[in-house]
Amino acid sequence: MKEMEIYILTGFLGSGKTTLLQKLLEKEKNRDRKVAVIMNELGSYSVDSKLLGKEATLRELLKGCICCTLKDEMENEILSLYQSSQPDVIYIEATGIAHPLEILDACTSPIIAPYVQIKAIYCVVDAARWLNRKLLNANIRLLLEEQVMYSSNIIINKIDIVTDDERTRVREEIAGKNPGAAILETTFSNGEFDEYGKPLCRPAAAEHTPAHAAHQLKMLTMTYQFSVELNKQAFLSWLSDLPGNVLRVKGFVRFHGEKSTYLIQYAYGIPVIEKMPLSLRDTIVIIGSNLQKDVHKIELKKLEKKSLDIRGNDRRI
Ligand SMILES: Nc1nc2c(ncn2[C@@H]2O[C@H](COP(=O)(O)OP(=O)(O)OP(=O)(O)O)[C@@H](O)[C@H]2O)c(=O)[nH]1
Repeated sequence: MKEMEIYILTGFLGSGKTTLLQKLLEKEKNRDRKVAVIMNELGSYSVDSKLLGKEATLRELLKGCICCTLKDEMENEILSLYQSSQPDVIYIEATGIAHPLEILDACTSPIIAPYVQIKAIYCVVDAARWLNRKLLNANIRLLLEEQVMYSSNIIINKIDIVTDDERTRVREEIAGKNPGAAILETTFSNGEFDEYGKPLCRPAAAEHTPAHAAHQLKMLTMTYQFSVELNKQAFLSWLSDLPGNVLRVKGFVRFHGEKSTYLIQYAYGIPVIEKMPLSLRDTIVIIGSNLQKDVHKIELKKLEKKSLDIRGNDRRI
């Protein structure tokens, strides 16, 4: 089964996302890979997409944001790319107001999760905007900071318009917000690129350690496919015992004794389950920061065994 690589480009309005995307696409030309781009714009006309040339399959999602109103369209778009051209890599340019966690969520619906591998979340930061962020409305400032906090690779762009001292300050503040990220400073996204054509970001916390192409994603996802029908109570109690670093669980589950498949949604500690008209593969996706995938896998296997045991006991009674 082919997995498509996904790179998410996030960053505030006008920070330089399209400029970075153009660089990435230029680098892809040197590699024999099938590339697709999904561009999301809030307006009805995407000026940016006209700059991209004809090398990549381009899909545009307009008049909304993939992290909220166009979330379903985004899932459909990735699935349709998988079913049609099966690109090796998809670059997703989000709108400037998109939240990285929500974009990640949109890229990992239980239907498409088995076919994608999220490689990195790049956040492009306008150095001057970052320094002046206190002038922004509190919600916008929070978004700007969360874009930085949840990304794996941070490109501090527009360093031509700040002084050396300011540049150091931006870097230190960003490293403070996300010590696990890798950072690169650029002007018009011109910086070092590795042999895979990816910006050569260096770890924020340890200046002198070797550079990494795609830094470890802080936000991780895992997919699990159930092989048995679950006991509903046991499943709900597994959900309620999840640790705080699990931010989302979603998927489709069949419960013993019930004809319908259930849609599972779990966010911010609150589970919602509802019957689905369709019968879908019993797959769940878990999204969280620093997920301990092996531990969750063991717990899910225990849940399956417990469900089988309860079913066996019910039969005996
Ligand atoms: N001075 C300076 N300008 C830059 C730099 N990088 C990009 N720009 C300019 O900043 C503007 C916005 O760049 P884009 O790449 O379109 O930014 P974006 O994040 O895609 O913008 P939105 O899609 O509107 O959110 C353009 O006019 C770029 O030419 C830089 O490093 N320095």
